[in-house]
Amino acid sequence: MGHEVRYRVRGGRQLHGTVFIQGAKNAVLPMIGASLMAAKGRTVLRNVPIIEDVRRAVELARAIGARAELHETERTLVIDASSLDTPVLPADIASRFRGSFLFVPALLHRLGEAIIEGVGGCNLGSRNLDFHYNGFKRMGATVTEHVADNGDGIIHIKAGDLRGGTLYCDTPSHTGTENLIMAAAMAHGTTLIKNAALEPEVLDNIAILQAMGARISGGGTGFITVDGVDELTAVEHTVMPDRIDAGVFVMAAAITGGDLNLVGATLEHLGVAADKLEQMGVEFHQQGAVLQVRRDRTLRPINVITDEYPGFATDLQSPIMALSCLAEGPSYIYERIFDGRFKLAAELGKMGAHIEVDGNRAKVNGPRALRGAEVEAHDLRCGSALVLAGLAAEGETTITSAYYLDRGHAHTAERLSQLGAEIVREAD
Ligand SMILES: CC(=O)N[C@H]1[C@@H](OP(=O)(O)OP(=O)(O)OC[C@H]2O[C@@H](n3ccc(=O)[nH]c3=O)[C@H](O)[C@@H]2O)O[C@H](CO)[C@@H](O)[C@@H]1O
Ligand SMILES: C=C(OP(=O)(O)O)C(=O)O
Repeated sequence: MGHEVRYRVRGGRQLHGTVFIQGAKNAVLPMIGASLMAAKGRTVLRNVPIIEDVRRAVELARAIGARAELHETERTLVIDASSLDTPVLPADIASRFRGSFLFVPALLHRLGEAIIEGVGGCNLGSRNLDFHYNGFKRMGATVTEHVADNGDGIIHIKAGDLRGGTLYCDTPSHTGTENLIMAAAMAHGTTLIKNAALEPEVLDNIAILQAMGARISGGGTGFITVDGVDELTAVEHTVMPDRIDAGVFVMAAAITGGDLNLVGATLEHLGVAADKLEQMGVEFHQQGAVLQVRRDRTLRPINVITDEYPGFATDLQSPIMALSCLAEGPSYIYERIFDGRFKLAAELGKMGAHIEVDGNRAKVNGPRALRGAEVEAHDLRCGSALVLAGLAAEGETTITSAYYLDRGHAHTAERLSQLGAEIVREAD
């Protein structure tokens, strides 16, 4: 990891003001993968979130031979992938973020193979990649695994000549859909992908690929058709706003009883989460590109079932668990996407919450007054949920292992401080 990151939060301040929603982590990562498919020119990505996953993606792009410059102040990433020189995604970088696997289609098209020494991402229980592998195989690739001297598994995918076919996801996998679209974009012939993911980030990735010259139709319907083309060209594209970042700021307003203007947030992108938050007592008002949000009534308890878009996003499940600790009665949460995403419950317990976990179901017994404690961010959204809990707790909360939070949220302490929170980030 390099260094230990901590956040210290002193709770009890209502948040007020205007905050800018960052570009979407889960949109920019596949776009970096897409930009590596262009053999000529420079791709310019704007509204890039300055998060650790993007820094890792830049390192990984450089490790395979691309020239990548991240202009942090301008939130702009420039990628020149004209000379990729190795198909190896090295473990020391690739195993630190999930998005590394989105580099595979470009390596298959450009170098004929991809060697994956590790895939990272939050540890949320089992996170399989079989839909990706099966899709690549149906297109003519071979996938083999061997064990390196140090015991790590290494995946070798050899493309041969990728050709279109009928592919499917057993469940609508987010990165699975993106990888199969990118693999099909420069394959010979036509590909049909059934049970494709509907997430807005998938559609934004289709938009950049179309601008690059890819022939893709059916985005947002569950059935995507791709007619392969010979080459893709570098383009300029602005990354969509991050709906999970927006959801966390909605809940920051809700948990402190404040009111915020979220610049760039779209209510529609919150899907069912918007309805659940309204049921809890949050008020929304969309004014063009600004989403106004406030909560000045008692928080009501809630039932949440996570689901693919437009269902309740699993990445907002941890934040709403923190919020529901303050609700006037028991809330019920059923996590359907990941089988290990409740480590937060024990951390909130250290702050005074009373949460009963049974497999993938949790009962949050509200209302409980939260008090500051030392807690650990076990994954990215666990980290953002603990920040929320800290904002509402009496006294000081210290969040350790907070590199995870920095994986996905940019300038957390600065943005919250501007809204009136007492929060600092420490790294050593
Ligand atoms: C970089 C990125 O975009 N990450 C997001 C993406 O992760 P990611 O794309 O990894 O999530 P998926 O949609 O693929 O996974 C959802 C579920 O499907 C299962 N599965 C997935 C693929 C596969 O080949 N086989 C399989 O069984 C997984 O184990 C998991 O239980 O979507 C998740 C679900 O919305 C989000 O939480 C992550 O923030
Ligand atoms: C699970 C997440 O990300 P990743 O897929 O990148 O690990 C997340 O963003 O909460």
